[in-house]
Amino acid sequence: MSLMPTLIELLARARVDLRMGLPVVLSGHGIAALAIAAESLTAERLADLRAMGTVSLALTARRAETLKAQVYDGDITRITLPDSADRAWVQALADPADDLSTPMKGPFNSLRTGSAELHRLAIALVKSARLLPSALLVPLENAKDFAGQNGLTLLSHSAAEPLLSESSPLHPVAAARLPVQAAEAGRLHVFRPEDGGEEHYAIEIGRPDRSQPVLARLHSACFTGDVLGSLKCDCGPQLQAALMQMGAEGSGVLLYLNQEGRGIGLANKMRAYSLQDQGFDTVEANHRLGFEDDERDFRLGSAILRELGFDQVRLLTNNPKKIAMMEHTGIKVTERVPLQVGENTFNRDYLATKATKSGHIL
Ligand SMILES: Nc1nc2c(ncn2[C@@H]2O[C@H](COP(=O)(O)OP(=O)(O)OP(=O)(O)O)[C@@H](O)[C@H]2O)c(=O)[nH]1
Ligand SMILES: [Zn+2]
Repeated sequence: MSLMPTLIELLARARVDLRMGLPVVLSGHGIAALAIAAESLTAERLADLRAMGTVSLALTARRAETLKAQVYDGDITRITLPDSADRAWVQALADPADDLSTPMKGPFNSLRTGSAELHRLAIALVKSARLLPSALLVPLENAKDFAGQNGLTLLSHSAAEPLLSESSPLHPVAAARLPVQAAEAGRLHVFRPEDGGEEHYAIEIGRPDRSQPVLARLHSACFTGDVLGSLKCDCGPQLQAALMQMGAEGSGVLLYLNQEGRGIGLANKMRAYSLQDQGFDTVEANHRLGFEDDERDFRLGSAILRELGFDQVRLLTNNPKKIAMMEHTGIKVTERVPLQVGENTFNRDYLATKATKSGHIL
């Protein structure tokens, strides 16, 4: 018998550690490092890292572009921390909030020798913890001993890296009848991923025939639009219109995927909104934060549909990438059903940007 945590359990623990400002130990490619999220860094922890060796900051190439820092590692860059750099310096590199009002801190010393793999893993980890995509690393001699002595989570690159790019299996947890305004015959299903991540939901309207294409909607969580009635996007009206159409047709399935802010989380989405108030559009704001414009994983939508017994859909969407992803993951899209509702003066530019930059069909 072994009560040792599995790799998936260690990854879930690492996410919480990073959010709490605790370092994690990474090893692989013959090297090891202590990694900590820039967002949750304290002055004390920075001093501890400095005492251990040369500290470097991992940033995405997207963020480096805004900072005008050299990128030698493809999708990421590694910047040596100058002696004078304090916590505020690290925050200013990780968070673009004050980019316009405070001059840039460069020039930066981007590393071009040595392996970038642990830095890349650290970025993937902090992204999956829904933090700003930036981490500090300091080399370690003996990863296993150091982690053991300090009670820190130890992750090996070869084991953790593939898991971070996979979609975690999901399992149904509970389901119950849920009459809603759009249809009295509603049934809500809750799905839980094995990796300790967000739960996702499906509301089934009526009793859809599994042998026929079902009217389906993959809705990504939008607290501001769905709950508060935000006028900055079209999410709230889309959610209601999709349910109403399913109610009117007598059957359908709506997946409510907890991928707030196109997968960057609500805190980062509010950072993006702040940048939008400074004049950047929705895509530019994501990039300045260091994210891709869309960080969602639509594979889990297919997994939930399959779990519910559906393999063909009439998909309510204006986003061709959703259709491509469904088809790619084995769900046949027999028809795209447009869902154009909720345009107003506040979201007109946002909707136009989605059409010109993200390929949405107007
Ligand atoms: N990062 C970010 N996310 C946003 C912004 N506005 C809305 N969102 C999120 O975007 C998601 C909705 O995605 P959309 O791009 O509106 O639409 P879609 O799901 O790709 O496509 P449709 O199926 O046509 O609706 C939700 O998770 C929202 O929280 C924004 O300005 N920035
Ligand atoms: Zn929204």
